[in-house]
Amino acid sequence: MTAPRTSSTTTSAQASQPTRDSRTTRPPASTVAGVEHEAANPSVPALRARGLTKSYARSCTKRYGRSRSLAWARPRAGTAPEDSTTPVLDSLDLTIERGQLVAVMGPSGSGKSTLLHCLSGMDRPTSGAVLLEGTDLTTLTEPELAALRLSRLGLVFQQPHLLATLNLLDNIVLPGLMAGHRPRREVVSQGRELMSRMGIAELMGSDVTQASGGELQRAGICRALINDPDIVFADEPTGALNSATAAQILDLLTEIHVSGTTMVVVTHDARVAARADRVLILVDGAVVEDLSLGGFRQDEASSRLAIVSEALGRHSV
Ligand SMILES: Nc1ncnc2c1ncn2[C@@H]1O[C@H](COP(=O)(O)OP(=O)(O)OP(=O)(O)O)[C@@H](O)[C@H]1O
Repeated sequence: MTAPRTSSTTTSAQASQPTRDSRTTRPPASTVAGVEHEAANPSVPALRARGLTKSYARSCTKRYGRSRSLAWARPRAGTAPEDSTTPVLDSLDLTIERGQLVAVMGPSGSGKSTLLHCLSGMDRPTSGAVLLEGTDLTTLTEPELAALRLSRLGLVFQQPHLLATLNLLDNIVLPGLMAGHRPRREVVSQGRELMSRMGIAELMGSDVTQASGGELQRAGICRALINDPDIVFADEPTGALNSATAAQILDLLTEIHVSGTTMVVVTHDARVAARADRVLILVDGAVVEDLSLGGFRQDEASSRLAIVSEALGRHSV
């Protein structure tokens, strides 16, 4: 058994990965979303966070309630609450290499989703920089950020939130059509192909209401992949599924990663994290463990799980 390392390195799995399917024709990466970036330079990491800080304003309403009976608990006139803003992430530095599968774990409230939202441009950090293949997301306007998220990022959530007015295939192809750089027939053909790959080909014309939780999550993953994203972010992708279905979804996510896609997955499930190349454990918004599982093969599941469980135990997670 190889001892865990505390820095990220290229794994044997990555070294043998085929190149990501690049059938998708889209504008040259340097001009996607009208934003210049260094995607063509392979030495630029997939993602970097520098001094990433996120604070949420904590309103007196939320903290002290509206009830007059709580008036005694409000700050005295003229004094601000001592923590009017609460740093959830504090000057976090992080580099994620291309092709890595990174799992983020930690106790509830430790800032995992906040980190994912800031890294994926769904939320803006209070300060610091987030560089997606060299492009600082914090410098982009909202329309630029929206276009970049659409074209270059795939997002998978605990609940896929598909549109009930569209069938599954139409839900999947929608972001591909919105991106607007490929003909409809090409996007639809890719949507069909993704559905076959995810094992839901027979549901192409089905309504959202006709699909099970696992099938909906598979459709959500297809939707996330329709624009051939550079990075897939997943927040508790198996959290709402029974263990058998969760295992199937996990296999699919691992397969996507092995085909070369960089992935960042927030999870409470050590079995999910054990599939990763690297596991970050977040406590109070700081990375307290940065484990590399790159020395293990995927079929060394129990060794991987033992390393993750041991690290979680060190921090009482
Ligand atoms: N929009 C918001 N406004 C105010 N506080 C927020 C907001 N979003 C998150 N928080 C707070 O930030 C902290 C971190 O939340 P976050 O959701 O990132 O944690 P988490 O580790 O993902 O938790 P969980 O595992 O329970 O999903 C929590 O204290 C939460 O209450």
